[in-house]
Amino acid sequence: MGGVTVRVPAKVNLQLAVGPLRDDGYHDLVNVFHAVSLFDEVTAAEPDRAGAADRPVRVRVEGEWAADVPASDDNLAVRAAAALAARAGRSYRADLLIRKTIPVAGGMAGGSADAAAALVACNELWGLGLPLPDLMEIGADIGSDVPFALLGGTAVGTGRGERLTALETSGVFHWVFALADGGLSTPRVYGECDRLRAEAGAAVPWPRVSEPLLAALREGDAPALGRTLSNDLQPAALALRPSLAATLRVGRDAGALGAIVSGSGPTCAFLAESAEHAGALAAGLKDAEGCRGAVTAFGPVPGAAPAG
Ligand SMILES: C[C@@](CO)(OP(=O)(O)O)[C@H](O)COP(=O)(O)OP(=O)(O)OC[C@H]1O[C@@H](n2ccc(N)nc2=O)[C@H](O)[C@@H]1O
Ligand SMILES: Nc1ncnc2c1ncn2[C@@H]1O[C@H](COP(=O)(O)OP(=O)(O)O)[C@@H](O)[C@H]1O
Repeated sequence: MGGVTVRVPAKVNLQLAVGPLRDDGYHDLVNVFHAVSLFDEVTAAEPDRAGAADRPVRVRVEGEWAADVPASDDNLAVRAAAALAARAGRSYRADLLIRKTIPVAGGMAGGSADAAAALVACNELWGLGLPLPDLMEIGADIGSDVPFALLGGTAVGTGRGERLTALETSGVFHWVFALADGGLSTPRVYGECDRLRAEAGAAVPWPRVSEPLLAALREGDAPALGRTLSNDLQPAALALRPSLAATLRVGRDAGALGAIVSGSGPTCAFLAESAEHAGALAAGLKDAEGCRGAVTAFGPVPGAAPAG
């Protein structure tokens, strides 16, 4: 398949502070995203088929997670390509091939990543030349995490998470991701967070970025970063998937600098001291209960960009 191939990273949330439920059904967040070296690839090519006026954008999905991903107009990459064509105001066609490595419904924004990659690939394929801010604006309507998948690096998102400010970081951080069997529905985890908070009767604080986290990032201080990781959705993810508590404990006991559920989960993220330490942690986590496997990665890495 010729065409344009774009590589796009997964993300882990270093801080996910969830504010009150808004009238539009979203929550105001302080969401510190960190792009890591776990990538999907999306290739956009001119269709080699006649007709197809009814299906201007078609998608094929490959990889171990393919069975859990819609190969229809519901696919976030297809929705992104269609939104870009609408913005360009011309009819366009494309065949998309998605090669997935990012766990599906894993709390690593794999769907959002593919949407971001489809925007970059089709922008190139169709010769539209839209600048990144325009793609980020279109992406924000596809999903709250799509703008970050375009931007990459480390950034704090406010609003739904779509309003991004890049953060100064130094050095490289080494991670292990423990992959769980099956995914967790993001809206269901947010709903469980609201239910637990209502049950506790606790006031919902307005989300504020963690200053110690910003300092750890600026200084490239991994032990400090490990101590400042936080995720307001973690209690909800643990309530919906109790086995994650054991996974977090195994990683902590094995010496991880930090252990947290990534976003809405169920992937668990562990911060390591080095690439070697990450390899040792992954070996220990592979056999943890409910763990489908463990992969190592590092960050920050750039956002969606042409591969090769
Ligand atoms: C939780 C996070 C953390 O980065 O991602 P994942 O861990 O799922 O990857 C994000 O907030 C998910 O972003 P994304 O998956 O793009 O969510 P969207 O498609 O915009 O919204 C899906 C649903 O999640 C809930 N949602 C999402 C964002 C937000 N600020 N408040 C919400 O309540 C809403 O129920 C919404 O209908
Ligand atoms: N290209 C895609 N890749 C992954 N999931 C997709 C894609 N398109 C649509 N989806 C749907 O989005 C949901 C998972 O989104 P994803 O971003 O992988 O999860 P999370 O937000 O937890 O990281 C699933 O219901 C999946 O069927």
